[in-house]
Amino acid sequence: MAADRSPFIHRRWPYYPPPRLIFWTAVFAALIVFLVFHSPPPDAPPDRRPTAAWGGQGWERRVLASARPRSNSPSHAAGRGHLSVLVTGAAGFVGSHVSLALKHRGDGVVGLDNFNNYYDPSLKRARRRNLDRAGVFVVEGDINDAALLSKLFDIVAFTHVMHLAAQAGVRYAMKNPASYVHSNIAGLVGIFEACKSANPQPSIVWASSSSVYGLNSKVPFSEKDQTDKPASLYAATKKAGEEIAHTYNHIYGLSITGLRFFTVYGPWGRPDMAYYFFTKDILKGKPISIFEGPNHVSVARDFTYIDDIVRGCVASIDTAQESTGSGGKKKGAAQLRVFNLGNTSPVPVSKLVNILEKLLKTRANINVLPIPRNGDVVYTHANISYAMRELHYKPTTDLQTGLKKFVHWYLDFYSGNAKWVP
Ligand SMILES: O=C(O)[C@H]1O[C@H](OP(=O)(O)OP(=O)(O)OC[C@H]2O[C@@H](n3ccc(=O)[nH]c3=O)[C@H](O)[C@@H]2O)[C@H](O)[C@@H](O)[C@H]1O
Repeated sequence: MAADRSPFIHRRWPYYPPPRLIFWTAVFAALIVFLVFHSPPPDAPPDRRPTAAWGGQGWERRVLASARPRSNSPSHAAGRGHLSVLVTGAAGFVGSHVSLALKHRGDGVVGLDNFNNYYDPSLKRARRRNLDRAGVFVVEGDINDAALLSKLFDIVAFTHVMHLAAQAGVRYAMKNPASYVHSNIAGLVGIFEACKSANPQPSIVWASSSSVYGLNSKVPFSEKDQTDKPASLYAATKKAGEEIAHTYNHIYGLSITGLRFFTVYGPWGRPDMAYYFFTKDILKGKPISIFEGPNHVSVARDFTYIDDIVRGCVASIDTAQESTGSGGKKKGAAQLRVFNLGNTSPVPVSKLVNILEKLLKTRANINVLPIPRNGDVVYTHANISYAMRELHYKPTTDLQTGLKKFVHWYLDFYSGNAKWVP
C-alpha cells in the first residue's frame, strides 16, 4: 500500500528526519535569521532605511568604543567631565584635524561622513586611515539620514556635536545649487532635529563661514556687522544656517556656537581651494588665473592656518554651556554664539602665488583675470577680538610658515610618504 510506504505514518517518536529535510530546514531558518537582523526598524520610514554601510552589533561596538573618553582625559581633569563628541564631516579637511585633536587629548570621538565625490574621495579615505589609527571610527553615512542620527544618539549620550559636514566652495554653487540646499540647509536642520530630541541634548559647535559678510565693505569684519548681502548661494546657505540656529536655540534650548572660518588652509587640505590647485598646476607647468577686482584692485584673503582653526574649534567646545532642553522641550535660555576665526592679516592672492613659487622653486605661468561674477568677494579680514576674549583664540601661523608646511605635506603625500603630523 502506498500509504504504508510514506515515511510520515506508522512512525513513533523519537523521529529522525531524513538529511535532505534537515538541510532545507536549516537553510530556511538561516534565511529567517538573516531577514530579521537585516530588516529596518518597524518605525523607520522607507526612504530612511539603514543601508549596508551602518548597523549591526559589530558596528555598534565600534561606535561605542570610539565614543568612550579616556578616563584621565584633560577635559575630565579640568572639571568639564568626560566629553563624547560626534564630529560630522570627519573625513573632511577641518573635520579630520579636529577629530584627531580631540582624540589625542582623550575625548571620545565618533566621526560621520558621507565620503561624497565633490573632490577626490581617496584623499578622504587617506584621512580616514589616520583617524582609524588614532582610534576614531568614522561612520559612513549622511547627515540627512534621520534614522542613522537617531541610532547614533540611542547608542551614545554625546555631550557635544561638532558639525563640520557641509557643501563647501563658493564658486561651485553656480554649478550645483541643490547640493548646498541639501547639505547646508536640510542637513543642518537634520542635525538640529536629532540634537533637540536627544536626551540629554548635546551642545553644538558648527561651521559657518566668512562668506556671510558678502558685499560688506566695512573692514575688518565684526560679528556685530550686518550680514544680509551674501554674494553666493554658499554664503546664503551659511547665513540661513545662522538664522536656523537661532530658531533651534530659541525653541528647544539648544546651546549653539557658529564659527565663521576665514579661508582655512594647510596639510590634508581641500583640493578645490586655490592654494591647493595652484600648487598642483604650478608643478605641472599649467597656467593659473589670479583674479583682480575692479580698477585692478588686488583680491586678498585672510588665509587662516588649520592648527589655529583647530584650537578655535576645541576652545569653542570647552567653553560651550550645556543645552537646557530635554526630550524636545526647552527648560530655560541657552547659549547662542557666533565667532570669527580668522588670521587678521589679509594677503593678496598674488603674494600667495609668490610664496608658492619660492617654496616649489618653480615659476608660475600666470594669467590675470577680472574676478568672475560667480560669488567671489574681493577682500576678507576678520576682527577676532570677541574670539580672543571668549575663547582665548590667538592665531600664530603666518601664510609663509603655513604654506611651507602645506607644500612639505603635499610633496610627501603625492609621493606616497605622507604621515599625519598634527
Ligand atoms: O572663508 C570662507 O568662508 C570660504 O573660504 C574658501 O573660499 P575662498 O576664500 O573663495 O577660497 P579659495 O577658493 O581658495 O580662493 C582663495 C582666493 O583665490 C582667488 N582665486 C581663486 C581661484 C582662482 O582660479 N583664482 C583666484 O585668484 C579667489 O578669488 C580668492 O580670493 C572656501 O573655499 C570656502 O568653502 C569657504 O570656507
